[in-house]
Amino acid sequence: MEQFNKLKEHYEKTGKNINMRREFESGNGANRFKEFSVESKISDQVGVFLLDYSKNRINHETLELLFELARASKVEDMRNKMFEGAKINFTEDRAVLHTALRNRDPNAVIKVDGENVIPSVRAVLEKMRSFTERVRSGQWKGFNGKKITDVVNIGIGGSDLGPVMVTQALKSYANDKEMRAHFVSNIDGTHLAETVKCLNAETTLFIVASKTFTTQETITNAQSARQWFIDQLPQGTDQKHAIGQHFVALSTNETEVTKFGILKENMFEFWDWVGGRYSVWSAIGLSVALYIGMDNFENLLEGAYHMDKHFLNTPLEKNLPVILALLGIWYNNFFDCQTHAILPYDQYLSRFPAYFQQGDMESNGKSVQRNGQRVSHSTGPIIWGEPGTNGQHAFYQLIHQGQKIIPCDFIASVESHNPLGKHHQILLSNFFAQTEALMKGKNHDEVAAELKKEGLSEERIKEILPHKIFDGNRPTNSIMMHKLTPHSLGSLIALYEHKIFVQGIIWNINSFDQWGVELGKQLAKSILPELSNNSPISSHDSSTNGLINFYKSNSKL
Ligand SMILES: O=P(O)(O)OC[C@H]1O[C@@H](O)[C@H](O)[C@@H](O)[C@@H]1O
Repeated sequence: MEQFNKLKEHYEKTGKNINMRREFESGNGANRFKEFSVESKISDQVGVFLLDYSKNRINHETLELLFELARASKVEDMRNKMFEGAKINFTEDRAVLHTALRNRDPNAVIKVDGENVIPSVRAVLEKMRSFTERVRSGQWKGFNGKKITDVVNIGIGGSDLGPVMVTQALKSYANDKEMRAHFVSNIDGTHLAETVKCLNAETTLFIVASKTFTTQETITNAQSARQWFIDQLPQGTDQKHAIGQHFVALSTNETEVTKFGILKENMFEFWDWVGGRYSVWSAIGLSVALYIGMDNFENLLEGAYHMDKHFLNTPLEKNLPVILALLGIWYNNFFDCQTHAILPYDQYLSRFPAYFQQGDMESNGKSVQRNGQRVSHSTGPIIWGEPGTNGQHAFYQLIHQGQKIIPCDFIASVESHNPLGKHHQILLSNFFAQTEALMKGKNHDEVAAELKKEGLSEERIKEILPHKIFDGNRPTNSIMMHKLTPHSLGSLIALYEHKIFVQGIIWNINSFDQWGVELGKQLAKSILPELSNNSPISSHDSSTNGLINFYKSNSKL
């Protein structure tokens, strides 16, 4: 594409030589923050989001070319198509409508195959509300009349990561003395065994969360949970009735749900146009609603809705997801950066990077263009991260002085739910200091002056000086919001979802399928029966045979 070539030329001529520190110290440096940041009021409830992207290796020309690229890639057109319900996930012949799940417009009409999906969306939300209120108030009772105090969500991938991340992020809106949320995802029996260890079957509700209701891990975990539950029942208990009170399902597959033994009325429905990694807004959010209450869950939806409106209605130049996406492309496709770190300075957001590992890598980890041809450019980055300040004491060394450029997003709130004396100011001082340090670095003369001041000998200075130099010029975005609330979290999640969308459009890939997870599943299915006895096998390559045969000869099969 012509715009890619223009950017390449700009990169070679100017871009790769941009030095941020020089830019900040130049005549126009004082304006740099103003010119390269957006302060956007998302809504009254969400408040303002500040995106400071001035600490990037960009100038005005870079941005102009990047916005040109977005326009030429028809980002706006594709965005509108997604919101309208067009089947943009063409490999699965599906619409992509997680935005319909959180649409709060009372008059909204969004059609899939000629049918307005909004009434069904709202009916499920109503059902979730009524169920949540009954469970939380104690009106819904366990098999022997006790109130539910623990919910266990059994799911994996998109049916797990969203609820895990959001319940963690909004913990301050929950009351753990009344209701606790647990999550079982791994097929490793340890996950279930360790979770149920301290649970009481009388007061535990299991939520089996699976879009397809055929996922091996989830169904196996759910069957074992049911067995554990049955084993706890006092003799003579009506099992069917007890299971009805303690097992509900979140799924698109009614046939499989009822086959499992969960009553139809205890199934919360969603639809094939909700991608797994975008499903926290659907019935998949039931564990969240049970934990923090339906009002808070709906506030989360509302926050996302306001970010949707921002994405839809804001010119590209001020559009937060678009800016984040374009900066990502700048590093991914021109600086050849392989990874992108998400670094929330907020303990509540500790699972946010893991959540967007699936969100981003399952969406944009693709090698084929929409037209079926192989892509010739790099696509989705490797996403990783941990909350600050923990990361600082672990892997920031490499970000500061390693040989790789790692673009980072720093995320923080002005106000903390737990200010505890000076904790929040210390946290924020680190948040501010890190992006400054990464941008500025510390040059030879600065290090030399420091060491001299410490009174070190010339010889010692010469020896250690090179190790203490920081090149700087390491790119970061800083995202600040007022406080982490259901509203602002909803907006923050939607911000990243739309960033991923924009990048996928520019890379011309389908961000909404996930065929890449299938091959391993297929092979595991064919290997499983081979593990049932200890006779050696030779049906695979020599490495796989060797591994399987090692297991067989050493296990008690
Ligand atoms: O909700 P389900 O159908 O059990 O699927 C769980 C996960 O299964 C994985 O195989 C998919 O890659 C994910 O996208 C999905 O979220």
